[in-house]
Order: sequence, then C-alpha cells, then structure tokens
Amino acid sequence: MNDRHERGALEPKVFEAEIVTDGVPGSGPRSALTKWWGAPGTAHLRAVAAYRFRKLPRDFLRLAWFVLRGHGRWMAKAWTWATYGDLRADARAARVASDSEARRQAQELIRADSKARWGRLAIVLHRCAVLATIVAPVGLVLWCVDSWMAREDMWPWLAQLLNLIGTSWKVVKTVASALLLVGPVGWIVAAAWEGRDKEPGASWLTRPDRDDADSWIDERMVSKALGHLGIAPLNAFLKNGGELLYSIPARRDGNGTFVQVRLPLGTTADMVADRRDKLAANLGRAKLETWPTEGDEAGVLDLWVADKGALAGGAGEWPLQHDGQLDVFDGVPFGLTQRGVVVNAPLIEANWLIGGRPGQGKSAALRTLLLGAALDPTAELWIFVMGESPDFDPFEPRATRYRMGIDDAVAEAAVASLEDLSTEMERRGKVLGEQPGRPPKVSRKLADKAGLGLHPLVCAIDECHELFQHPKFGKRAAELAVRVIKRGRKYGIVLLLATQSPTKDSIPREVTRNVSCGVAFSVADQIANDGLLGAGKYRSGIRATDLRMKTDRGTCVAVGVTDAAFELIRTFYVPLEDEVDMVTPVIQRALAIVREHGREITARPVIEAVPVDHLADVATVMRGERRVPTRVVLARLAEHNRREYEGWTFSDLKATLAQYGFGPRKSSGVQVVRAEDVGEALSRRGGSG
Ligand SMILES: Nc1ncnc2c1ncn2[C@@H]1O[C@H](COP(=O)(O)OP(=O)(O)OP(=O)(O)O)[C@@H](O)[C@H]1O
Repeated sequence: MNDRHERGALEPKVFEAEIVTDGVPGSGPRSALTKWWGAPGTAHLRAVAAYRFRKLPRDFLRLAWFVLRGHGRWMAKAWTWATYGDLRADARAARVASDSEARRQAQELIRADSKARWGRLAIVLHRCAVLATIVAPVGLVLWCVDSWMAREDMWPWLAQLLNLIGTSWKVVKTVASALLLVGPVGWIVAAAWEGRDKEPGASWLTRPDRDDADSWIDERMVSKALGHLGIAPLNAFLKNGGELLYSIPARRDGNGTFVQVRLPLGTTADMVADRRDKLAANLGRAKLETWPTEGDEAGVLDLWVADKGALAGGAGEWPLQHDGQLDVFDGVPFGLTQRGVVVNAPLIEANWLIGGRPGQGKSAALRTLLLGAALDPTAELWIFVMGESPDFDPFEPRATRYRMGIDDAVAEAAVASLEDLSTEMERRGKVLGEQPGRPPKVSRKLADKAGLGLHPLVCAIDECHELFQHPKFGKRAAELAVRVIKRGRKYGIVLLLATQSPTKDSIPREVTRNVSCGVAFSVADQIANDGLLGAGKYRSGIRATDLRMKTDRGTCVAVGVTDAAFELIRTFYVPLEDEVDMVTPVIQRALAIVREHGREITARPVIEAVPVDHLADVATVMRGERRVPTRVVLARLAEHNRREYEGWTFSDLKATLAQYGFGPRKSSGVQVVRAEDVGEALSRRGGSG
C-alpha cells in the first residue's frame, strides 16, 4: 500500500522545453542529451530505476527471506521424499474415504518404492566399492613408481600417463576452487528461487509503468483475492503451493483488466461468482466493477475488473442527438460497454426484451432504440404503451400506429396489430418468394424498393406484461408475439418489448426463450434476472441483481447485443423529463429526413390479408397423418389461423371440402378427413390450375 503513496511524489517529470544553443534551437550534443534524457522512454526507465533504488533495502530483506524459506522448502521436500510423504498422504486419503483398494495400492507402492530405493543405493555402493578396489591399487602402484623413479627413467608411455594424470589433477583442482567460490552464490540463488513468492506475475518490478496504479490488477492480486474467498478446494490447492494457471494473463481490456484462470480441481466459476462481494472487496473494487463469469468450461473463470470508478458517470450524449440519420441494418447507438466501446444495437433480425425495476431506465432505453429506427427513413414504427405514460408521446407524428393507455381498447389495438404483423409476415414471405433468386430474408436493397413493402417494421410495446396478463387478450397476444419473434426476423419485422415484471406469469416463457437481445436493468432476484437474460445466466455470474436502484440507473446487463457472453452497458439517455424534451427535436429531424426521401408517414389501419387457401391449410394441419378426426382438423385450423377459422363448425368444414370434390368420411365411428382425399384434391387442382 505504502508503495503507492510514496510513488506519487516521485512520478517522472518529463521536461519538454528545448535548450537553445548558440542561438539555434534544438541543436548541439547538449540538446540531444537533454532530449534523450527527457524522452518518455528514458523517463520511464529512470522512474523504474528510482523506484527500485528506493525499494533496495526492502528487496534485500525480501531476498533474505526467500533464501531462508527456500531452505525450509528444500528440507520439507527432502523430508517428504525420505518418508514417502506423498504416498502416505494418498494412503491416508484412501483410509478416510474407506477405499481399501486404493489404500492397499498406496501401501504396496510405499513398500515397492522403498525396496527400489534401497536397491539403487546398494548398486551405487557396490559400484563405488568395485571402482575403489580397481583404482586404489593401480593408483597406489603409480604413486609409488612416481615417488621412487625419475620420469626420464620410466617407460615413455608410463611417463606420459603420469603427466596426463598430473595435468588432469590440476584442472580438477582449479575447477573445484572456482566452484567453491561460485557454488555458494549458485546455492543462494537456487534457494532464493525455491523460496520466492509463488504467485505469478512480476509486476512489482515495473509498477510505475501504470497510470492506474492505485487500481492495480494483476495475476498476483487475482490469485491472492481468489485465495481469500473461503472456497475450501481452492484454499487447499493454494496452501499446498499450487499455482493457478492463467490461460489469459492480466491484460488491459477497455476500462479495466481481463484475466482468464483455470481453476483447480473441485472449484467452479459459479462458486467464485457466488462470492462476488468478497472478491470485489479483496480486489478493492465495488461489486459492480467486478465481473467473474464462467468461461468456456465450468472450471474456467473469466474475470473482468473495471478500473476504479471507471463505470461511474453516464454514457454521455447520444451520438445522433443533434445530427445524422441512420440505417437500421447497421444498428442503433445504444450505450457504452464496460470496455468503453459504443454498442451498435442490432435491430434487424433481432427482438428485444427490456426489463427492470421501476424507474431504472427501461422506457428511456426503448426510446433510444425507437429514435434510432425513426432516423431511418425506410423504417415504419408502431408503438403501444400499456399504461398512462407520456414517455412516447413525441413519437406520435413519426409512428404509423401509436396508442397509449390502460383501457381495454389499447390492449385490443395491440393484439390486432400483432395479428396484423402475423398477416404481414405471410405477405412478406410471398413477396420474398416471388423475387429473383428467392432471397431467404429481407436485405437493405429489398427494403429500399418502396413498391415491395419489405421495409423495416418496428413494433414496440412498453409495459408489455399488462398486455400478456390481460384477461381477454393476454393469451392471444402471447401466441402472436411468440410467432412474430420466431418468424419475423427474416422479414424485417422487429418486436421490442419492455416490462417491469419479467416473471413467467407476466411474460410467456416462449417469448423469454426466443428473444435474441435480453436487457436487464436493476432487478430484484434471480427469477427476474433469468427471465430477461435467459436461463442459467444468474448461476454463471451474469447478474443484474448487483445493479443498484437509483445509483446504477441507466446501466444494464445485456445479452445477445454483441458477440460477447454479456455486456454491462451504460445506456445513452435522450432526456424527456418535466421541462427538458430532447426527443421532439430528433423526431422533427426524422420527419424531415423522411420527407427528403420522398416518403410519407400514413397511418396503416388495416393490413391486407393474403387470400386464405382453405385446401392448402387443411393439407397443412393433416401433419402427415393418414386420418384425422374432423374435430381435430377444426381445432388445428383455428390454431393455424385464428382470424379465419375461429368460428368454424363441422358444416363449414364439410361445405368447404365439398367445393374440392370430397368430404369427411366415417372411420371407427368418427368423422375423419383422409389424407388421400386431400392429396387427390390438391393434384386435381394443380392439374386444372
Ligand atoms: N441512461 C440514463 N442515464 C441517465 N439517467 C437515466 C437514464 N435512463 C433513465 N434515466 C433516469 O431515470 C428516469 C426513469 O427512466 P425511465 O422512465 O426510462 O424508467 P423506467 O424503468 O421505464 O420506469 P417505469 O418502469 O416507471 O416506466 C428518467 O427520468 C431519467 O431521469
């Protein structure tokens, strides 16, 4: 801690002023030296050197401690080796686990190891003895000969041999005396290495490099923080000298630091995510600034830690507040991610579910998306507000459908519009099928062709839980919404839903399951969290429950908005409050853009339905079965196209089939429609048509 305080005073100062030599600025060797001295690289090196110099006494003590601890560790290792500590621990664990087989194996292994070790020692001693019995007499003889005879009188080969032995002995002596000097140094270095701090990272060497030093995060700190979470297997691993494996070492990632850690046996990422408060405290951060989530596997922890205070403050002004138009195919600027990057929220081929506690910014976020859509001259807007709220009033001139209120008429209008969207999908499907090359989905080019009616159609429903829970229209609204969400994406039809209450009773499960973009502002519990972001998100650490009411207003957790597993987004805010209305000017601009492009905004009260093909519908609801009872056919038809078939009776079905030359038949006492008859009628019609 002290390091940080001390450091501030010694922060490098870079003097940029040039020295004037002989009246010529910036010339001469003195100037070059000054420049070099003041260059950022040199200044940094000086800062590091000064920092290390100040730390010298502390480093010395630290090193001495390492040497001492290194010896301790060696002794412990030697003791473990000598007493078969590892194998004994295995045997103990097996006994505790009542695994007699494993225990027997461990004991056998101890016996076998001990035998092998003594055996090896015996072999070495034996070899030494053999060598001594050969070398000693020969050496003795040579020594005697060399003592009693002059070398000149010896046989030449013997004299040469003795010379060689003499030279070798000298070399050995020189090397030994050198080793005697170097050896202790090597020994101390090895001991210090053995006794070093085993947490990874050597950031203490270069700490002044970082201008965010007081919010320092590196592998060392992360290991320390993880080691104090109270997770038993992780603690045991670290206590036994284990080192965490960093598959991605600490690296700058936007306004924070990212690391990926492979957790040891018995520890999962969600165990860490469950102790997020502690982890945040250990890292000296607010909870919101600490994001432990599950990586590719349950045992891999992705940890992103924001720089201190980096997430405070809003996202700033919406980039399109004063100027510019937009192509919805490119997305709408929505906010800033935790990394400080602008999120271009996808609208085309996406559906949104936005939720959170009251007053946290849902409507404002929905408004931002709609403002983006409004600035695309080809986009059509339908807006339904299921409550008495003026949040979207300024959109009225730009929207082709706008209804607001708590009365049943608004719910009815919203359901009718969802029906229309369903019909519109069928029409668009047909139009697409008629285009050259049968494109699979609406593209920008097709959307621009005014005659085709394939332009982006964005339908927003605020407080949608009121609609889905409506006693009369709720069920139908849910069915239709699911259909639009599942199939609308190909046809440029987008559904945006916002709600205060994202529970399974208020929002149909299928809606939650199928929306591509989930946005959660501050939510109360796991149910609301997973209702908006998807099942299992809370468990894996993606939690909007940690967003604080009021303090984090305007900040949300979003999934599906980018390729990342989640984003923490500070949303842009286009104010619409008591006396400030920045929305209307944008809408005015949007209207001008629409006019500039020669388009018109006209209310579309009814969408022309594609003519219904009864025979084809009957064929569809046969679902490949040979015989289907007429009452089942009627039920399936109503499900398939409620508007057309809801009131149909047996007589209607019979009359319609009669037009195609067949009718229901009796089989096992019930009236059925036969697939054969339908097939024949279809082929007859195909032939005649
Ligand atoms: N991105 C933001 N940045 C700053 N302030 C915001 C942001 N979004 C919303 N607010 C503030 O929060 C207030 C409430 O926002 P909003 O009406 O969107 O909330 P809500 O969640 O829709 O509430 P309710 O559920 O009651 O409709 C706004 O009036 C504004 O003051």
